[in-house]
Amino acid sequence: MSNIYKALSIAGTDPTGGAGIHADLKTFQEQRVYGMAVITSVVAQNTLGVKSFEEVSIENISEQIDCVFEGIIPDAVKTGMLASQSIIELIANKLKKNEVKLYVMDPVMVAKSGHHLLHEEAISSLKALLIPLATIITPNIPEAEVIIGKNIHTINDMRNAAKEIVEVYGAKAAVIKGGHMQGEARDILYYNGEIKEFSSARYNTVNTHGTGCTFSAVITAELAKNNSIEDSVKTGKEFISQAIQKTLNLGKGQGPTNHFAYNEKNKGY
Ligand SMILES: Nc1ncnc2c1ncn2[C@@H]1O[C@H](COP(=O)(O)OP(=O)(O)OP(=O)(O)O)[C@@H](O)[C@H]1O
Ligand SMILES: Cc1ncc(CO)c(N)n1
Repeated sequence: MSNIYKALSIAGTDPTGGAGIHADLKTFQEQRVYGMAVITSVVAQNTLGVKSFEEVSIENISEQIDCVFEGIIPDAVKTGMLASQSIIELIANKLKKNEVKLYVMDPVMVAKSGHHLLHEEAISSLKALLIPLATIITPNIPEAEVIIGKNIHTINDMRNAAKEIVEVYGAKAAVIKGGHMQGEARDILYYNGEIKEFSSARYNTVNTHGTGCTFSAVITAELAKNNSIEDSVKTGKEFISQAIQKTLNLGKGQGPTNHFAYNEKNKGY
């Protein structure tokens, strides 16, 4: 048996399996990484939208994290939906205390259906406490706009935003996802003083629920396996493009992506 690499996702749930923790665990498994999960918030949602959510208590989240680090040390950690300022403060402390070296931050703020998954007053702690710890942050365009406090209209705006999030806010790398733009789906990575672009065709589908969760979970799995930041983003982009293109057509609204597609194409199963 080859080496076992381990990844931890700290995020909210999606009972229909398209986003959040559920999408992350499926993605880790597809990328042959042992998946672990700490739940911050239990969300009632499906392809039609978010109905409600309940935050898990700080004490319980704290113990969940301690249980993971007491037993099985993850090679990489990602965070998704964190819901509140006190959860963010807790996670920042735990990442530091456990000396997490590879941390992927998906700054989840609003679901595609428009429901807020992060309280407004938590944004300043997300910026001050978590971004400086991130190996890579993966905002979509609205999230990047909130972080830098400026509108993003063009590819050049995306490049400047990625650079600013690294140079001013302190992430090691930033990839701004172009899912919310028109035309080609272009993602912009800024790392080590350089801009790199990752593009695919834009697929005409409503089934894009959880694209951001899945993309950042691939990056986490690839980093856990000791791949470079650039190679991890490249694999993330290939995985998510296949997952969107080969749609499963599930649900009555914005359906989930196809987590099988990347391996079906590349490994024939
Ligand atoms: N219609 C599409 N066709 C091709 N690629 C897409 C499409 N929509 C999104 N992508 C790609 O999917 C990835 C996720 O981007 P997106 O901006 O949709 O994330 P997100 O808004 O955080 O997703 P979510 O909030 O649903 O998890 C990016 O690589 C983006 O370029
Ligand atoms: C739990 C969760 N995290 C993230 C998203 C963003 O798509 C979502 N819909 N649900």
